[in-house]
Amino acid sequence: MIADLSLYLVTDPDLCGARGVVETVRQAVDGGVRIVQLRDKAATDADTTALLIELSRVIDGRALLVVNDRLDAALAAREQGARVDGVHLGQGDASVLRAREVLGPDAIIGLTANTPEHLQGVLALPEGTVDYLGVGVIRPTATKPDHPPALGIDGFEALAAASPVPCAAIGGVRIDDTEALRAAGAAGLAVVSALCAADDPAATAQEFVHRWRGAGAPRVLSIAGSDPSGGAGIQADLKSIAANGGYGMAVLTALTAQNTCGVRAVHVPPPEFLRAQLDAISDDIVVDAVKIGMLADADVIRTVADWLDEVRPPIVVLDPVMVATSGDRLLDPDAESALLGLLGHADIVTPNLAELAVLTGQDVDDWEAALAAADVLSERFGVAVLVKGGHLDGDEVPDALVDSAGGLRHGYPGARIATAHTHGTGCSLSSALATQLARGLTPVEAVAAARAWLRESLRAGGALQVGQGRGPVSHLAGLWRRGGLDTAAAAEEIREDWWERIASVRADIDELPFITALADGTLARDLFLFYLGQDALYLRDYARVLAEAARLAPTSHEQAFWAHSAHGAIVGELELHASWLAPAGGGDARTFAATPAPATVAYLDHLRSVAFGGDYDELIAALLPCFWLYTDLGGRLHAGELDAFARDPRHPYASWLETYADPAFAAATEEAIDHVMAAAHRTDAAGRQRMLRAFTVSSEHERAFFAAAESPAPTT
Ligand SMILES: Nc1ncnc2c1ncn2[C@@H]1O[C@H](COP(=O)(O)OP(=O)(O)OP(=O)(O)O)[C@@H](O)[C@H]1O
Ligand SMILES: Cc1ncc(CO)c(N)n1
Ligand SMILES: [Mg+2]
Repeated sequence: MIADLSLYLVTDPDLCGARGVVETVRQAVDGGVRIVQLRDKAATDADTTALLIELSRVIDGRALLVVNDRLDAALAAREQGARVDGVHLGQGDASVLRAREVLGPDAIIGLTANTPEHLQGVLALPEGTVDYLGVGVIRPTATKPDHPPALGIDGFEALAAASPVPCAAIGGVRIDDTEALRAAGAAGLAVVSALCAADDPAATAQEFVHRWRGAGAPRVLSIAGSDPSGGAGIQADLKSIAANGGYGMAVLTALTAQNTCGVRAVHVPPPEFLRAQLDAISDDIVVDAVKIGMLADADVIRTVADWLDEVRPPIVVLDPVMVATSGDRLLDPDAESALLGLLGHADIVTPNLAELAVLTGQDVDDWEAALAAADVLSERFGVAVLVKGGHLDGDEVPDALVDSAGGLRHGYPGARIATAHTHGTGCSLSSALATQLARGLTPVEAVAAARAWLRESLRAGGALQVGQGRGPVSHLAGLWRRGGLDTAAAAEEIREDWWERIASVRADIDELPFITALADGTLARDLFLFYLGQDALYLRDYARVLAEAARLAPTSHEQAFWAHSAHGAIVGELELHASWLAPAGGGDARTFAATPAPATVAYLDHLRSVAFGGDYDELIAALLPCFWLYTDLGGRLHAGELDAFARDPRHPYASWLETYADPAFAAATEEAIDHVMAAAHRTDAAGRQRMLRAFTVSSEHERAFFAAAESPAPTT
């Protein structure tokens, strides 16, 4: 099994303080920690064994448990019935080969690695010896006083890229590093003080998990049957997961011969084959959420339950499918009691009215009765219940979420959408819900997001014209409507064409002595200050032209974007300029003291003349090079592509380099490109030609602006 390293707690008895290690671990696991490493250099082996036994009890299979260094304690605790999943070893500790030999092939064995030589060592071992690496330290930290020099995020990225096994980032990791570390290839964050010393370890763990989930697409597994007509089952699940922002995977429990009119036959592959599919996933892929649909019979249920027991994915949504929309059975009647056994493995179960009646043995004739039955179900099995009102008579189709703890209810009223095409709504809703939960939404928010998406898809279902019976919903309607597909492909082509058309301008900029000297740090300070003085003048009026784009924008979204960019130019970028030009104060008077050079005047005249023409499309095309060329140049400078020294924090112009390599600036540039390309796609050939001209002329002004800084005209 592959270890889920997403949030990794390393214990420290001193930092846990009076609360103690056991209580800290309990709370941290409540909050979403997925793997715990017991680390106590001072404890005896006997103490360590006893503590492992206690930790195994409080963790109760909800997270993996490994011990730092103490192989013998791990073995002793295992002998006494504790679930100890493995060990984490340092470079100087016991041999990983011996650990693998005595703990067996299923144990989780981790190793600390912080140099390319350590990676070489891992590569030299037989495959399967080491499961993961702890790579650090990321930042200087007090919890490991003898730590090697900090790698930083870039250093981590280089090691992780060369590692044959997943790498957790460890050492001084801060919550604000989450996105950058995930982007750098981290399989997870290992934290010591941030959790051990937290006032509320559960809340802190939740925050980390939330940030981690928000930083990447979740890997969502559907365990369900196949519907060849594509509206229900795994086919619906994969579309729903994708539409809601997840990476979808599917393990088949059963194949149906089915269309929009009904189910003709069901084939259930042997349970061993189901298990083989499940293991193929969990041996290789960290599963962020599971959605369970059609289970066919009791053998299938048992197989899934056993696998869930071993793997314990962090989010499990169970759609207790019994009967299809068409009225055909999808679960053996004698397997209904086995399904009850699976409820304890789920976080949320999503019954319709009939399923709720079967699961509780109560009559569920109206919405009041449904809510009462949901309370009973939730209390009896400790599971949250999303009751679905799709089968109610009348114009209202409410859903309601009943919390597992405390029975809090959240109602979602909704008017019935006039459509016959509801085949697979239950499958689609539960997969969307699993995906939204795995993206980090709370249950109440995730249900709201899944419902909003489903309602849009239900409205568009009829237009698909799939089948003669109850047709499917249109899972991707939202993406199609938002201009996806055709627009995206065409916009991509225009984008590549325009970028190519300024290739020679870009190549010239790279060669300018001003740029090469900026990259290698030899640029004379007075040239840099001349450039900044001109750039300050430029930015002040550039911001005014951005504001004009906001005034002309056709949608409030674009209006807000250009207005925000204007604010960023006048506040964010100018702050940097002022810090160089007026370090001792003096404000505007010093920041804008320069006499405008000809290149500055010329560029601004161009922007103002396009703005004066009042054509929004042309104006945003003229504004684009300032975003795009700076993001491109800033990114390449920061990556050391022009000169390795540009990555060094001691570079004399490091603060300038940082500003233009900022991921937020890159994101703004992507959005600006999107708006310009969408406009270029919308307009006719003549309009596109005018846009292209405005764009290339601005690019040439960018080149001239940099060139002017090589040999500035004397200023007064
Ligand atoms: N006509 C409709 N208009 C609006 N929402 C609907 C409509 N039909 C179903 N829904 C919604 O679709 C979801 C699925 O509800 P339903 O009660 O139909 O589940 P189900 O019977 O399990 O579906 P399935 O038949 O696919 O198994 C719920 O959120 C429900 O409110
Ligand atoms: C395979 C499959 N799963 C679930 C449903 C429920 O709609 C269906 N019709 N088919
Ligand atoms: Mg259903």
